[in-house]
Amino acid sequence: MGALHEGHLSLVRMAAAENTDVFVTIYVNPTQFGVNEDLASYPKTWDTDMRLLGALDRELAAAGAGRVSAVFAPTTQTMYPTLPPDSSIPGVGSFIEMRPLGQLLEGASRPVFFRGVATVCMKLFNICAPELVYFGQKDVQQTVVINRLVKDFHLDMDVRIGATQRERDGLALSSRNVYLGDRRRAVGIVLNQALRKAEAQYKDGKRKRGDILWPADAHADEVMLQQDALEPAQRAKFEVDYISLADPETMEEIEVVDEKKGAILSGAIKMLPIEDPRPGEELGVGDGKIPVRLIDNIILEPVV
Ligand SMILES: Nc1ncnc2c1ncn2[C@@H]1O[C@H](COP(=O)(O)OP(=O)(O)OP(=O)(O)O)[C@@H](O)[C@H]1O
Ligand SMILES: CC(C)(CO)[C@@H](O)C(=O)[O-]
Ligand code: BAL
Repeated sequence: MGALHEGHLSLVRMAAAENTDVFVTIYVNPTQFGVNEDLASYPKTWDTDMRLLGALDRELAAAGAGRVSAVFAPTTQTMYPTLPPDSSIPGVGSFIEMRPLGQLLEGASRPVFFRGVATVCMKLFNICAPELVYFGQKDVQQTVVINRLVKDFHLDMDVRIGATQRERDGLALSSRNVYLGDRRRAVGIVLNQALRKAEAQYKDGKRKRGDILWPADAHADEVMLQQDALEPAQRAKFEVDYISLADPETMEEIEVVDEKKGAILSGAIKMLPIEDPRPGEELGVGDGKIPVRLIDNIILEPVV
């Protein structure tokens, strides 16, 4: 969806290491945004994106690896040739839906999200005819949806997943991070910290849901209480949408981790608007007024 950062570029590098020709698609897909979501304000940085891809392509040429052969940046008329894109429910148009997978977790908070993602990816796949497709681990449920799309619709392509690229403190890179500003940026790390506490429990041999998740929930609660206790000019309030321990193929919640399958630990928080900006404070794109949804996940690997 553009607004490129090192997470996106890492996928291009991975694709170039494994192929001769890499197609990059850049399209902010309206049907995956709900009617009250941030489609209108979604960052668009076309000129910078092209500079970054050009620089990366020169680096790839020097390395003797595959190259960025094309950037596909279609119009909405191209992508939705019959009816204009519709984000309402049930909505009109041609859609791909996955039930219940697309309604869980991210889909519970963003009811049209995976319908829009599956639909636009099917279109992009049909147009570009890739042999391999590359997606980022950061959007873990999206990777499960794409694997399901390829399997259930018998698409002739392999799905490759690139590791989540992070800031030094662990915050997952995301195009939406530009909205955070300093204050929310500092508190937003709470999600990754919480997931890492749960991961430590798994690594310590815990397999039951409660035993794995409690330190994550406790950490999020503690940080939330700390923030609530601060003055409005100091604090960054947030809400926890979910902290989940799920089956890696269905994304359904599990009570016990099957060591042969492993599990997906994932979470989403909403950073609320800054209540009382301080003079000169760095508030991010949108002046701290735009709520920011942050997601993250850690794979609990099978024990062999
Ligand atoms: N930090 C990251 N590490 C690896 N891959 C990433 C990262 N962030 C995004 N991606 C992947 O890049 C691809 C394009 O994602 P997209 O353009 O939606 O960017 P985004 O940064 O996830 O944006 P947003 O957070 O606003 O949804 C997706 O496959 C996504 O999973
Ligand atoms: C898969 C995708 C390109 C569909 O618009 C988008 O959800 C993204 O970039 O993660
Ligand atoms: N990376 C997922 C795209 C979205 O949040 O809309």
